[in-house]
Amino acid sequence: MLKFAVFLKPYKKESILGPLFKLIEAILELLLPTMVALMINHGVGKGDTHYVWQMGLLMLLMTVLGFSSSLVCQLYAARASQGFGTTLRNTIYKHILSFSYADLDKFGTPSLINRITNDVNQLQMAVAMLIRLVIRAPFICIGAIMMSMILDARLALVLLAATPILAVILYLVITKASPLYRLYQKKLDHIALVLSENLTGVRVIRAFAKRGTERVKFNTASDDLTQTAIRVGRISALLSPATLLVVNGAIIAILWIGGIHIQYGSLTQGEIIAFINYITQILLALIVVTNLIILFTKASTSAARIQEVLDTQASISDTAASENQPGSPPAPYGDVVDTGSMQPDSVDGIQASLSQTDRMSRQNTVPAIAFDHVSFGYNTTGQLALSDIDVDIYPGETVGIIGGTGSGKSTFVNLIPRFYDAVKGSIRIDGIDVRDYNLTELRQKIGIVPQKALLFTGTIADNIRWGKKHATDEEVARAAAIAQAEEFIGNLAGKYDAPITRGGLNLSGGQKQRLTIARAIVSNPEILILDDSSSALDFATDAALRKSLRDNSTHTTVLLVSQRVSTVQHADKIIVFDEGRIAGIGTHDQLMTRSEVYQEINRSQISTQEVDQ
Ligand SMILES: Nc1ncnc2c1ncn2[C@@H]1O[C@H](COP(=O)(O)OP(=O)(O)OP(=O)(O)O)[C@@H](O)[C@H]1O
Repeated sequence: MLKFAVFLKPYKKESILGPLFKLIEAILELLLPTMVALMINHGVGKGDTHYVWQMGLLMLLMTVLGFSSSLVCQLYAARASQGFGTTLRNTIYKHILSFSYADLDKFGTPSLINRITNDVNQLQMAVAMLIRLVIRAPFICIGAIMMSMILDARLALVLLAATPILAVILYLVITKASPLYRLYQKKLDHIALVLSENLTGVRVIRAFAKRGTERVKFNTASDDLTQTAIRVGRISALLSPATLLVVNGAIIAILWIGGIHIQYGSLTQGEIIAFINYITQILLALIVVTNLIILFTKASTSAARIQEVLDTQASISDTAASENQPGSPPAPYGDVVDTGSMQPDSVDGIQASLSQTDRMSRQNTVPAIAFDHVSFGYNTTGQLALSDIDVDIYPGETVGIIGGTGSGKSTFVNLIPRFYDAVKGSIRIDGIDVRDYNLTELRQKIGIVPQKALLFTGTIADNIRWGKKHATDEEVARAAAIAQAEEFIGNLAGKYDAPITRGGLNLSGGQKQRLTIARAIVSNPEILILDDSSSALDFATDAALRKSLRDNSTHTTVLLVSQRVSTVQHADKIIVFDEGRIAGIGTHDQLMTRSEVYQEINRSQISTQEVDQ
């Protein structure tokens, strides 16, 4: 947990002054019982009203001063803990943005959300408590013991005897509760996963009448979490009563021994009242300390979970500063960064060392994309999703990628912008290994339209400009026209300024797909990848889209991933995938004569169409 102290650095003043103000309050609080004893012994006992008034006023003044100090401390604690939480959250978020798809897969989105919210909150609370109570509570404990020792050392021995008993109780509770807290956080992750699946898939759940099943699933996860919470609660709940029992036992012993002392005249009534006051202070401080220990046990579990995220080095990264500059998160999936203002030669990497002539001549001879005996597997499964892929795609070619579900088409295209890295072989863009590119430069070359159309809150134009920040209105309109989105945008109230709400909830599937295509093509990328992104379009719109892409992007290398033969049949070249391997490469006519897998796909689609008719 100490590692996180660095996030408190900007709040040094608050972190030092806060506890100091609390200390002033604690000192004043510690003096009060002795003053009560003095008031009883010298004022009440001797009938000196003036002394009682004097002491009373002084005590009032001390209380006001203590209260003001406490308020200042609260203010500092709130400032420091909120600032700490914000900086930590921002740091984790920035770090997560650098993760590759494989890193994201490792944690899972719900767990990452929990870590950045719940776990950070837990630490934030610990920081606030640390400033407010961590010095005060032990100080009161130790101070009260010392003050009571000054009053009567023999009676104070009773208190000291109770200390090891309390220490054993604390140790037992912490060792039992810590693993349960970890389990609790894991179950919280699970419930977040179930919840996010249910909420995002609410339409599907209703369509398939699965409300009952999903309710049971959620209730089971929720009950499981409750059971763990109850187990943790039971153990933690033991702590306060056990502390009370030990301290109350000590009070009884002190009253008994104190009574005997009073009888013999070696202790005054004022002193015994002060003694009881000190024990009550110790008791309250101990309850605070036990609660602090529970809070810190939880916080240390959260700290470990956050540290795990921060310790994960992005498995795909480059050394260039441009990728990691604050405020410039890496281009998200489906996004192309503005290339308008960038000179290709001005960026880092091997390509910067190539002359313009070199590049031109390379473009003519070197494949735009080359897969050189590439194999790839997702970490989680251990199986290969792609095996020995060896293919060249030339500049300006339109390449169809077809295959059954799960045959590896999306995996193939995801390797090109380095969303994942190949485990064997290499992928080259314009003759250069993708691993030798600066990531930003690499992704600027590629416009990718993901399978799942995802838009962002803003206007239609804002969403298209995700592809090129400073695109002119004409460029936005041209991209929309190529993507066959012009007509439906024209029918919207507000046209290009029409709002898009929560990921495109107010648009149809086909409309969303066309906007994601416009977003990818607005920057005129060298390589355009459409990953089954016209699946929601009708045949006529799909055909019109392909024609306009062909007419408007003659220099762009286009990869069309689809399960429909009709989408890819006019491509210059079609790559057929089957169970992670290439089962055939060629034109439609060539494959119809020599690829069994392609023939089978074609046959199944013709028969489906016949059935449909
Ligand atoms: N993130 C992932 N983690 C683990 N396995 C994955 C992941 N994504 C895909 N796979 C697996 O890799 C294989 C290839 O999947 P891929 O998505 O590339 O297929 P596809 O041909 O694009 O399928 P579809 O046409 O249905 O989209 C499948 O067996 C799939 O289960």
